[in-house]
Amino acid sequence: MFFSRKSSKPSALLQCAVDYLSNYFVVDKDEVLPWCAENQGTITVTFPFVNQSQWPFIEAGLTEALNNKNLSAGLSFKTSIHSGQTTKPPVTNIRNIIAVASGKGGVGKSTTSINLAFALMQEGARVGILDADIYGPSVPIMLGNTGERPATADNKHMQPLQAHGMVANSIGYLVPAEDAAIWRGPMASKALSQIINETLWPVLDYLIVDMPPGTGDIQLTMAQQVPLTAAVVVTTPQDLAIADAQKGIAMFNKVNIPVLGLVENMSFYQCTECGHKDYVFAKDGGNLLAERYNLPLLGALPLDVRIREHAGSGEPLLVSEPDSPLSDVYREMARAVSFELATTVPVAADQGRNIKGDPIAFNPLTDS
Ligand SMILES: Nc1ncnc2c1ncn2[C@@H]1O[C@H](COP(=O)(O)OP(=O)(O)OP(=O)(O)O)[C@@H](O)[C@H]1O
Repeated sequence: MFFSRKSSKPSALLQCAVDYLSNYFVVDKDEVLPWCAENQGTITVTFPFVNQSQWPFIEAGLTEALNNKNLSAGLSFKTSIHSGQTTKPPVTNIRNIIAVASGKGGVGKSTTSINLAFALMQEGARVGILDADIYGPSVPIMLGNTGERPATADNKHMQPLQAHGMVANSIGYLVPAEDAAIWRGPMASKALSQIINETLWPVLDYLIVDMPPGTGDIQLTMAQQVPLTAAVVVTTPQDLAIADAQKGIAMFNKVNIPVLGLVENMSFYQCTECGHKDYVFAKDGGNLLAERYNLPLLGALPLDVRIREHAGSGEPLLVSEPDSPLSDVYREMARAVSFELATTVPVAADQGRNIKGDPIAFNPLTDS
C-alpha cells in the first residue's frame, strides 16, 4: 500500500525512512514524506533533486537504520525534477533555467557553468548549456567544437550541438565574437530570447545559462527577458570581486529571481606535494558574503591548473577525469544547487505542460 496523508499513520518502515532522510538532508519530515512510498515491502524514494552518486551511501545508512529497528525492506531510488515557478511562461521542454552570473569578468563564471552542467548530468539530470556571454563566448572552446554550427531544417529553428552527452548552444556558434561584443542592451537581450526560444531543446531538467559578466543594463534586461527559475552567483574571495558579487545578488533581487547561493572560485591553492592550503586572495570572503545575504555557499573551488587546462582543451574536467577529487567538488556543488532549487523555489503550478518530448535524437548519458 502507498502511504497517503489521509491514512492514519505511516507504517514503521516508512516512518523509519522518513526519519532517516529528514536527518540526512536536514529537512522537515513533512517535506520528506512525499518523497517516500512503500509497496509490498519495498520503499521507493523519489528525490526531487539530483544526487545519484550518493545513493549507495544513503542505501547503506537507511538499511542500518532499519536493521536497528529490526526492520528490513527493499530499497529503490529515483529522481524526478520538478519545474520551479517562473514569472514568465516556460520554454518548451525545459523544466528549469539557471543563470550563472558574476559581478565582474574573469572570476571563473564560464568554467563554473560548464563544470556545473556536467556535474548535474553525472548526478542524474538531463542538462543543456546556453552560452549567453556576448563579450567572450567560451562554451564552444570548452566543449571543443568551435568550428561547428547548429543545423536547421526550416531556417527558423536550430538544433543544439551535442558534445559528451550534453546539448549546447552559444552566441559563439552563431555570430563572430567581434560583432556580438559591440551589441547594445536591446540587441543582446533580444538575441538571448531568440537563441533560447528558437533552439530545439530536448527535454531538460536544467538549462544552465552562462551570463555575460557584470550587472549593467544588458545583464538586467537579459535576466528579465528569459524565464529564469533561479540564479547562482560566482565570486572570488578578494574584496573587489565580493563587492561586485553583491551587485549581482542585488540585480537578481530587483527582478525577483531567487539566488540559490554563491560559488567561491579560486578559493585557495592546495600544494600538490604536501597538501597545504594557501588562501591566495583572501580567506572566507565567500562565506562572509553568504552569511550577510543569508545564502548558502554552494561550493568552494580551488585554484588549480587542471581546471584551467581542461577549460581550454575542449575536454571538460568532469568528462576526462570523472573520478578525480576535483570532479567530486563540482558534483558536491551540483547537488547543492539542485537541492536548493528543489527545496526553496516553489513548484510551478502548470507542472509538465511545457514538456512536449524530444524534437531531436538525444541520448544523454543519464539514460544509459
Ligand atoms: N578554479 C580555477 N583554477 C584555475 N584556473 C581557473 C579556475 N577557474 C577559472 N580558471 C581560469 O581563469 C580564466 C577565466 O575563467 P572563465 O573564463 O571561466 O571566467 P569568466 O568569469 O567566465 O570570464 P569572462 O568574464 O571572460 O566571462 C580561464 O583561463 C579559466 O581557465
